Amino acid sequence: TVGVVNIDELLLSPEHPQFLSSSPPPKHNPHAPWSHKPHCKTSASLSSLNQKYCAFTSNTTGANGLSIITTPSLAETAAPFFSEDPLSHFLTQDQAEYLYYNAPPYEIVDHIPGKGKGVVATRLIKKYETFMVDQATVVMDLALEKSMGAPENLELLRTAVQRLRRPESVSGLSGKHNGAKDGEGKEEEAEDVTGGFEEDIMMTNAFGTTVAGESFRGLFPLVSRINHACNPNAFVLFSQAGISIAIKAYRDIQPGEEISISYLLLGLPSADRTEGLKRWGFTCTCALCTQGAAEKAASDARRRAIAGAEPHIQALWKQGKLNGAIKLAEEIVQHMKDEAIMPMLTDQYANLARMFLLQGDKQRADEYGELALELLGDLGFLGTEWEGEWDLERLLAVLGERGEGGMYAQ
Ligand SMILES: C[S@@+](CC[C@H](N)C(=O)[O-])C[C@H]1O[C@@H](n2cnc3c(N)ncnc32)[C@H](O)[C@@H]1O
Repeated sequence: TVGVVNIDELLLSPEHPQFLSSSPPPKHNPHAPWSHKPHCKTSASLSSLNQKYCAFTSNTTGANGLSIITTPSLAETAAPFFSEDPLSHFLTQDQAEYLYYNAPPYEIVDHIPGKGKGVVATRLIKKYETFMVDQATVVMDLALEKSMGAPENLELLRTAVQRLRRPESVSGLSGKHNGAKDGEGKEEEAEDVTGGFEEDIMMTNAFGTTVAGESFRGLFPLVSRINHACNPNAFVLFSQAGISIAIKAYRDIQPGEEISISYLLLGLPSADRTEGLKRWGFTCTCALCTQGAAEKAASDARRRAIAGAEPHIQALWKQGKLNGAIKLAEEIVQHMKDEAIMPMLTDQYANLARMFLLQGDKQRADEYGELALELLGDLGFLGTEWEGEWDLERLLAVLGERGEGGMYAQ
């Protein structure tokens, strides 16, 4: 039976090895909170002359250890996040117990035709369920790339990987992006660290994320096995707590169905998606990309209308033509629903709530305000505990704080 447990105990659940934690850090460690002496390089670039960047590793974070490559001051700011518990950030106690007392609702499969490894559901995953939580192994400051030469970058990245408790959690990942030195079979050569394979792994798998207010690339070993679809059935949420990612379902996912996320911004027309995916060097075969020419043209037209609508709505609004602005916003809502791009709806619902408030139509404003907050809650942007009536300030604050989930670092 499932009793009440401390969420920390769930982190030790043998069913979920990604959270198998964690020997206590050795006492009297002169490098605390890091497990190794930071490995540093100094920038010779004019814009950041003499700035030090180091690989800082905490071997006791998560199942694999976690390295951050950044400046000493940013590492100090980020260090407290390493020991925060990611599960309680994404899940209520009940949800965490449900997920972690049962086998994971997915498995990693070795051969998905044309895609390499992938992740497949092993039971029904319900719409908006948070079904996977993963912690970063390596996060790299984006400023580093501009400040350091390629050899220094690679040296820091390599040290960050080698010092992990489980370096194989990174070296076993796919390095198969467009332009990788040798796509196929590179995984088997991971022991040979002379060819910049870690960089290929970063290019193939890293997510753009924010740590202590700055932009980073992060590697998340479990999430890295999820393949792309332009109409994905799941999406990504980030948290600084434990530098972690949660995967949530956009819709019900059936047992046996492959789990997918979008590597690109949602809502792009097909030509832009093809362009964006060149980075990985595969052709997308998802239902959206393989539909007939007429459906594809209609979908692209809706997506272009969505992408271009905001300035028109704002212009009508500013000219006091609220009826016209509302009509256009409601058309766009319908296009977003037809294209199943749910996260974009939150902004449009908020727009409509504000415009109806301005018009003095409190009832319609309430309808849209509630829709916006309900969807933000379902998508995981309100945390696990938020309840209450909608109000405009709160809604706008949440929209402002919300990060850009689901995108890989460009
Ligand atoms: C983040 S990894 C995903 C997991 C990867 N399949 C593996 O074997 O570890 C990204 C790589 O997976 C492959 N991939 C992802 N989505 C794909 C898709 N829809 N079709 C074909 N290949 C895909 C590409 O090689 C891409 O560079």
